[in-house]
Amino acid sequence: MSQLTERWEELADVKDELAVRDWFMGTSGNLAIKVSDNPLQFLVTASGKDKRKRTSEDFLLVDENGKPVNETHLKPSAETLLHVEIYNKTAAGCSLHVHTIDNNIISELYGDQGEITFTGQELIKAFDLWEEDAVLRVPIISNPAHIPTLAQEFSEHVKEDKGVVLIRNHGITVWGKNAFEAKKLLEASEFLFRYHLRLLEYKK
Ligand SMILES: CSC[C@@H](O)[C@@H](O)C(=O)COP(=O)(O)O
Ligand SMILES: [Zn+2]
Repeated sequence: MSQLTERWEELADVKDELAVRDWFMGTSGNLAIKVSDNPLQFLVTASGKDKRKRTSEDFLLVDENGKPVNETHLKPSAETLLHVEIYNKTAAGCSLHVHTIDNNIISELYGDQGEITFTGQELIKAFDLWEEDAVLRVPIISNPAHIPTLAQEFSEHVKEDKGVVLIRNHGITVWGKNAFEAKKLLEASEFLFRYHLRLLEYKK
């Protein structure tokens, strides 16, 4: 199997799994996976699709600027520039963006603080934080409609080969060395958000 086909299938499988979780409400969300480093090329979801469906037009190959590599009628995700930042600045191999009710509520509750932190939670180990007093810091950025501005703000938090950023009242973006790691970080983040919101309910 070619590298392109292999990565395509891998991303399609992740997409299916996230769809089962109902994390693509209203066509939201976009996913990307790196295919080559030199030149930098990655697959990204085509814009505006129902990401619950598995079709031969789900992804297209784009370059280091997020532009289609081949002639196509498909449009790369409107948020391709965020994935561009990740692959240009890190060695990450996969990046995932979803909108959930939980990540939106967390981003609104803690947006003014610019971050939410988690400590004393087993699942922060998904981020390789193993110490007892380790703290997972999730930055929360604003959601400008102008995507290059959003990508610029996002880029300030793209420093390591894996990471997580919340976009206020919009969604989450995670990245990791491959699809397995990116999905692990996404699931861990959503677990922490859900736990936190449930705990706040009980504390009322
Ligand atoms: C109606 S979905 C919201 C979109 O504006 C966007 O935030 C999103 O995640 C999906 O956009 P897309 O262009 O399909 O990748
Ligand atoms: Zn989005």
